[in-house]
Amino acid sequence: MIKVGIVGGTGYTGVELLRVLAVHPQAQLHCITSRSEAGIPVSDLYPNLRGHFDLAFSEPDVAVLCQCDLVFFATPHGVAMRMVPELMAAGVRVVDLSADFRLKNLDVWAKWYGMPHESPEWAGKAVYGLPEVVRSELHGAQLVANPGCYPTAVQLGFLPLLENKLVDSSRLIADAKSGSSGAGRQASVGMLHGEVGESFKAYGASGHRHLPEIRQGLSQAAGTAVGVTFVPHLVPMIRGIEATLYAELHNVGDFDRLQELYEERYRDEPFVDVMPFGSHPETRSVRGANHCRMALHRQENSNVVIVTSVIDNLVKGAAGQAVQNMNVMFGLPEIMGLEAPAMLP
Ligand SMILES: NC(=O)C1=CN([C@@H]2O[C@H](COP(=O)(O)OP(=O)(O)OC[C@H]3O[C@@H](n4cnc5c(N)ncnc54)[C@H](OP(=O)(O)O)[C@@H]3O)[C@@H](O)[C@H]2O)C=CC1
Ligand SMILES: CC(=O)N[C@@H](CCC(=O)OP(=O)(O)O)C(=O)O
Repeated sequence: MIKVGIVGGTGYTGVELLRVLAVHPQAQLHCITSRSEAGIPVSDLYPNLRGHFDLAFSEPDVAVLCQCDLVFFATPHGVAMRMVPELMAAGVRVVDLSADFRLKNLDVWAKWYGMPHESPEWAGKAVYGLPEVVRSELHGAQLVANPGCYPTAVQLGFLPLLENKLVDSSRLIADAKSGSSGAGRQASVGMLHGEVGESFKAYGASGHRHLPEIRQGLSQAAGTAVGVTFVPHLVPMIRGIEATLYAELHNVGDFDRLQELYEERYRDEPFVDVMPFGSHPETRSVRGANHCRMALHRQENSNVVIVTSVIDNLVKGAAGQAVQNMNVMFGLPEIMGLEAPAMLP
């Protein structure tokens, strides 16, 4: 059994971790923190978990976390980087759902996150945990940076094109839409139902903090610095991300082999589904599931490949991917606890 701790258990990704871990046969919850709900039983706050956990939330305490085999951080940016060095020294493994360890260039990190990085040594050692790319490095990893939600949908959709150098990597476009749970559970006027419902808008068009993360991952896949335009949008739904991706093929003749290339790239990936050419994957087809579904498209007389990619931001975009990473880190079957299909409707 893996003794698990969760820091930030009352947030949307924290409670999603609990939902996934509730049916995981090899995970045992040792502690779950919340400063605002300390002392409250988990099942009082989240009745969907009644009968699964008999723990109460507690204040974050490094000594207690050091008793765990693995700690998930489901906290805002800037929290994990302050606690990780002590956990690493105690031999505890960590999967951080925040962005603290995602970027390798710490000047870039400081610019986008508005603070200096406080654990540069571990930032250099962390593995960026997109299992479809770095599976072998995850096996022995002590610290894994779980990818962001938009970067997961965008990178998985573009990877086969870039790895095979089929497109102009200086002119990539990612047009992405997210449900409101992507913003977390803390109260804010902009996320009120009255503000989000019956409306649709772009945000962060002149620069979003996921841009450097997307750029870093795609540049690594392409083997050269890519140029990418990324614009996120907020849609009036709770869960889900849809990313519509555009790239210009060097050779239009390559259209004929793209479907096969994508199917081959993801053939052995349990959580990536390449749908038939021309399909339109819907966010509801991955709701509650650890899947990314994608499809390829071509418009008449065009050299532009269109890839549509959907995930559940809280599952493949956060908690599900974190448990997938845990499974690989501990040598467990990668799909353990993650087999549930999406909820429809
Ligand atoms: N929502 C999403 O779709 C995704 C989120 N992420 C990332 O995952 C992380 C968590 O996101 P989300 O669950 O949405 O966030 P929430 O705001 O919903 O929850 C944050 C949690 O962290 C706790 N917390 C806040 N400040 C601190 C602190 N200083 N020390 C310890 N605990 C703290 C809060 O509890 P309390 O204040 O009671 O201690 C709460 O449980 C974020 O970094 C987010 O960017 C990543 C991918 C997708
Ligand atoms: C809709 C919405 O607000 N989405 C969030 C998604 C970011 C997120 O979840 O943060 P990570 O960097 O940890 O992945 C945003 O745009 O800030």
